[in-house]
Amino acid sequence: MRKVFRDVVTVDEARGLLFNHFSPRRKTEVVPLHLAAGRVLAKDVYALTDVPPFDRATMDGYAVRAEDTFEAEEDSPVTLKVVGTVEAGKRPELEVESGKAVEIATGAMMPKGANAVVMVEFTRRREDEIDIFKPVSPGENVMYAGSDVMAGELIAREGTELTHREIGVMAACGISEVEVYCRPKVAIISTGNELVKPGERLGEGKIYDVNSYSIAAAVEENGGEAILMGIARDNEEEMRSIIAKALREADIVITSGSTSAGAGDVMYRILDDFHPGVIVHGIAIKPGKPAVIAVSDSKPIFGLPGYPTSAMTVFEVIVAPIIRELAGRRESSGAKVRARLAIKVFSAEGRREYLPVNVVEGAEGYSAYPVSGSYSGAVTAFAFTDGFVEIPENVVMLEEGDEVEVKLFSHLKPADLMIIGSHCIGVDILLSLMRKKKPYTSKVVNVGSTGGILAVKRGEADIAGTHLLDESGVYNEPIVRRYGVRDAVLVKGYLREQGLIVAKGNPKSITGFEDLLREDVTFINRNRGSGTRILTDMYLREVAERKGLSFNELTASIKGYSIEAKTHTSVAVAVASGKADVGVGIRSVASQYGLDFIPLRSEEYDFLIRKDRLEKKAVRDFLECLTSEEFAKELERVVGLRVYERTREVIEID
Ligand SMILES: Nc1nc2c(c(=O)[nH]1)N[C@H]1C(S)=C(S)[C@@H](COP(=O)(O)OP(=O)(O)OC[C@H]3O[C@@H](n4cnc5c(N)ncnc54)[C@H](O)[C@@H]3O)O[C@H]1N2
Ligand code: MOO
Repeated sequence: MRKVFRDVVTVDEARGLLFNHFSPRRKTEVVPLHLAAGRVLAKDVYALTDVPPFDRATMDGYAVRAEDTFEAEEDSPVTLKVVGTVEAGKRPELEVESGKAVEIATGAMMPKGANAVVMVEFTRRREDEIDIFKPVSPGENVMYAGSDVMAGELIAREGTELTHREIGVMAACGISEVEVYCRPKVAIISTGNELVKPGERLGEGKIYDVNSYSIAAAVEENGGEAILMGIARDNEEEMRSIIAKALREADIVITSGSTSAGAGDVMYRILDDFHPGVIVHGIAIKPGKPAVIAVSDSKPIFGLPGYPTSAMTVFEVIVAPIIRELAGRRESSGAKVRARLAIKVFSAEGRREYLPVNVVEGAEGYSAYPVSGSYSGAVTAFAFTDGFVEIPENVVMLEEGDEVEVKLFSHLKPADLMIIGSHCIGVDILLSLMRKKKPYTSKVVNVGSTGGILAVKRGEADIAGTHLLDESGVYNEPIVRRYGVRDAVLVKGYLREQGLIVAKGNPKSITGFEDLLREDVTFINRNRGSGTRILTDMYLREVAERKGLSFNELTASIKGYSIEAKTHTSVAVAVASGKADVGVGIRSVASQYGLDFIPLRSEEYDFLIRKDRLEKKAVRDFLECLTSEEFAKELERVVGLRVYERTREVIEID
């Protein structure tokens, strides 16, 4: 039997096992100051000189003895004799005695005897004399030597991540180079015959290499230096030699793909050829379980799973802390917030789960919206979320409303407009039109129509996009009322024309839902919970009634009823490729794929808005755009949807 996973270990055990064979040791190097931003200081830095190095004038004017000006008044000036000039960058040879003044420039060294500067605005020059109309006190408009930084003072501590702030101070002290921790060199290898470099042509069955780029970016963000080794084909020899090369060039090697149980997944076998070889194969983490950790002569090799989100999760949890340690960055970057879970979640028993979530602010604090469905193969799970919730190994379920801690990817950015609900490209078009007026920030969280209605009810969303058909045949309004939403309005949006999508020329002569029962007809269904599925089942219920069948009896005799496509496009693709004869979808995708379309009815996509948010400028502009001509045009052109006479009609929901 093929060896599947050796012993799956916990995250903490995996770390322990790795550190038995590898101890991160920081190295240091000296870099010129202008290249030091983002680097971490390896030594405390002290000032060697005073800043400023001498007492200097902070204004253009006249250096004087303050006592000489005490009598000055607007209508009775004091007159002093000007005995010379001091320029910036020169040592003054003059001395200011009582009754005398010296002309001085901002930044110039104070001449002996003077203890204040009268601003030029409060003087009047008359040949070699000046009248002074305002007294100055001792020290006025003078910055004393060492008052900014005193020689011997600590400027920045070891471990400081250098920014323009520290670098400016060091320059002021004349420091031209600093000792910083070396950035660990991290070699990155993607594996798989299906991978193609972005920018190249994508052949049949190929996908673009994601992991090389996301991992390289994450390496740099954590203070490492990424070295892209490219893509290794599924060929043991090629993989082994590219890993060996990487080990010569880098301190850490990261591969992705070829870790799990598939016949071509050979990473652990290859890594076991190094010495001491594989230390961990299988970590109790979700996503990321098939990860491999190996060591070659005390250099770690991380074999991350191929799925982009799985790879990034293992990177975050296991690899990033090591890179940070080596780069001298000890604190993790992410802030945390406490939030309530917006919906119930199930988690894998025995695995620590890192669940990506969106964080939304409501009247009662933050709510966390988990990404829906399976996400480890998705590339958007991290990109379009705010952070993640760590669910311990022994927890299998979290209830809606449970308090959780969200580790943020970066700082939470409050958005001008929060839209939660069923996602529609029409909303994206509206938002880009709005942004032409003002650079509004917005956040769109896709949780389906029902989730959106609840988010408005809880005060988390300004606007929810919804397209739910009630049994009465009316869209949205009855359902919103049934959920007990109050103090809101339902603004009618636009129409999506739904119909049967069939092959060009309708070769099977399909005319309606009854045809789905035919022996020679294969259907392609939509996923449960989608508006299109609800519509489909409504029509099928009518057919069942007419035929005197139960709903289940009817659907059991439809070929393909149990095959669920997730999007309109995949329905069209199934019909275009001949996998199915008919599906339900919108007109625009039918025409996009050159297919025939038999109209059924129009779906109404509406916006549920809390009344108290109608005051918000962003909400007003959003509604404004809804009736603009530009929107109508774009909507039709891009997605084949259309506005109609009810667009922006307001229904009170009290
Ligand atoms: N029979 C089983 N199958 C799988 C299991 C299992 O336990 N038994 N585990 C699943 C889990 S969980 C994960 S995670 C993945 C791990 O897969 P591998 O590490 O073996 O990776 P591949 O099979 O090479 O690729 C998986 C997936 O990711 C795509 N991929 C790979 N590299 C990249 C890249 N650089 N950029 C973008 N996408 C990439 C690849 O095309 C596959 O679609 O295995 C499950 N299967
Ligand atoms: O471990 Mo896989 O990474 O669950 O998706």
